[in-house]
Formats: sequence, C-alpha cells, structure tokens
Amino acid sequence: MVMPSPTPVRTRKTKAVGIPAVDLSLNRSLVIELIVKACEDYGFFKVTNHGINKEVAARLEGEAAEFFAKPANEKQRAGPANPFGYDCKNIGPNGDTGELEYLLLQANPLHISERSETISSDPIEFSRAANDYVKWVRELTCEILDLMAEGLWVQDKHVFSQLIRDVHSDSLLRINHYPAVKEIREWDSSPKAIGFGEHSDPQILTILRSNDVAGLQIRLQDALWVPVPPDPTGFYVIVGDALQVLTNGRFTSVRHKVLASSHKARMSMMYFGAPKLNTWITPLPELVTPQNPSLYKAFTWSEFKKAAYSLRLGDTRLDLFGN
Ligand SMILES: C=C1C[C@]23C[C@@]1(O)CC[C@H]2[C@@]12CC[C@H](O)[C@@](C)(C(=O)O1)[C@H]2[C@@H]3C(=O)O
Ligand SMILES: O=C(O)CCC(=O)C(=O)O
Ligand SMILES: [Fe+2]
Repeated sequence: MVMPSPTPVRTRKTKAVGIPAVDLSLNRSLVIELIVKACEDYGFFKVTNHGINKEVAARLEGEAAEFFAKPANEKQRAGPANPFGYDCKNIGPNGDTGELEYLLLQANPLHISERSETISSDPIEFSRAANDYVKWVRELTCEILDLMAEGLWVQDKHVFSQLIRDVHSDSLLRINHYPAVKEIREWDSSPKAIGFGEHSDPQILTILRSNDVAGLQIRLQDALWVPVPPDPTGFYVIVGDALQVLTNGRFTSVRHKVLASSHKARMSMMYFGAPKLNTWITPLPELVTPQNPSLYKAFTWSEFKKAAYSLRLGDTRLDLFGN
C-alpha cells in the first residue's frame, strides 16, 4: 500500500506578509500616518497599546465560553438569529453556511439586557460583561475614526465617530465560536473547512478580538490571501464598505474569511460600528475633486443594509451603488 506523503500540501495561494501594526501610544502624527497607509494598502491593521484592560475582553469571553459549552437545545433558546440571537452553521438569510456557531446582538444596553435572559442563567452578569465590552470597544472605534479623519485632512475631525456615537446607531456585537477540528491530516490536500466564508463587512469599521487560535485570513489587492496571526492582547481593525464609500474609495474594505482548521476552538468577538438607519452614506465633499469624482451614488444605511441582506455573504454589494 502506498502511504500518503507527509509533506504539507499548499491547497490555496497564501503569502507571508506582515500585517500592519499600529502602537497607539506612539507620537500622534506617526500613528495617523501609519493608520492612513494601512487603510489605503490593506483596509486592515492591528492596534496595540489601545488602553483596554484585558479583563474587559476576558470577562465577555468567559461568559460566551460558558454559553457555547451548553447543550444544543439550551443554546437554541437564544435563537434563531433572524437576524439577532444564537445560530449554528447558518449565516444570514440566504443559505450561507460555515463551521461555526455564534451570538449576534445589537450593541445597545437595552437589547443586550433583554437578550441576556435567554443566553445566561445570570443575565445581569452577561449583560454587564457585554455592555462593558461594547462601551470600551466603541470608544476605541471612535478614537481610531478620529485619527483617520485627521489623516484625511477633513474639516470635521469627528465626522466618522459621531455616526457611531449616535444613541440610535445600528452597531452590532457578534461572538463567533469555531469548534475544534478533531483530526487534521497534514498531508491531506482537500480544502480546509470554511469557518466563515469570504466577505467584506458592510459597516463603517469593525474591531475584532480573538483568542489565541488562528484561522482569519485577509485578501490583498493582488488577490493573495494572508493568514492573520492571532493576538488576544491586540485588536484588529477592519475597514467596512461604508467607510470605503465615505472616503470615496481612498480606504478599501478588506475581504476576509476564517478557515476552521485548529485542534483548539477559536473564539472571536466583533464590534461592527454602524450609523443610524436613516444616515446618508456619501463620499465626504473634501474627498471629491475634479480629479477624483464621486465613485458612488448617495444612499442611506438602511438601503445599503437591505441590499446586503438580500445578497449572499461573498457578493460585492458596493457594485450596486457605483456611479
Ligand atoms: C449573508 C449575510 C450575512 C450577513 C448579512 C448577509 O446577507 C451579507 C452580509 C453578512 C454580514 C457580514 C459581516 C457581519 O458578520 C454581519 C453581521 C453583517 O452585518 O453583514 C453579517 C450578516 C449576518 O450574519 O447576518
Ligand atoms: O470570526 C472571525 O474571526 C471573523 C468573523 C467575521 O469576519 C464576521 O463575523 O464578520
Ligand atoms: Fe467579517
């Protein structure tokens, strides 16, 4: 009998590229320069020295781990996610699937505390942990958006962050759990299971934090995929479609995906910063010039969301709104 070769076979094209990292404690003008460059080249970067106490993420991660460890029938009490709550393997309303289970919540205290009743036997503790996390991560999102606005030389430095700060902002909190894969055959050339398929995030900015388990990959502009090393001490920043439009294409929303291929479960927590539903999303006037005419038609966040939810996960929805 011929045994399979023990040599790992590369099934997809990936590239060994360093992910941009920005130390937020550095000099402000250097931080701004690094952020703008990362958003133009990658639509993605890591932040370190962000000022968020590690206990804040650890508490929510602990609460979520307790929830995901429950028997399936108990978890289903918090679902299905249409669009909010718990779900397993189904992503969105149009037949997309992945090797994960998740909680998807609106990032406001009332919604979180109502939902906590079906998520935890100690709902007060769960909602405290989730609301605390959201509060800190929203601050970080706004700080980064202000740095971006400054780097783009727009007049109103809070032009992006005020959209997220609005009490009626449509921001979301998502906690994904990718169960461990029982057997990984290094020599197996079959494609790795898709945890979360290729897509861009529709919102303005996503702040992602994961445990120490790999799986996330981003797609570069030359279409090569880059694995993102997990770092529970940092936060990854993802430019969303709405920020691409607001910056008239100067920042690009990054396509990303998660491969489910580890012996250990991956847990990730995403805060998706979004405006309120009736906000107009249109390129900032400062970024529209005769040399750079507006690339997009004006639309409301509600119209864009409706389009996103009528499409599949991997579809490029911005094509529908181009000039
Ligand atoms: C297939 C879908 C799932 C999604 C809504 C959509 O119709 C297309 C966008 C998807 C996405 C990706 C980023 C976020 O995880 C998410 C919550 C979002 O706002 O857009 C998901 C949506 C979802 O899982 O409901
Ligand atoms: O789970 C992850 O690491 C990323 C998930 C993701 O991209 C999403 O939920 O939109
Ligand atoms: Fe995403």
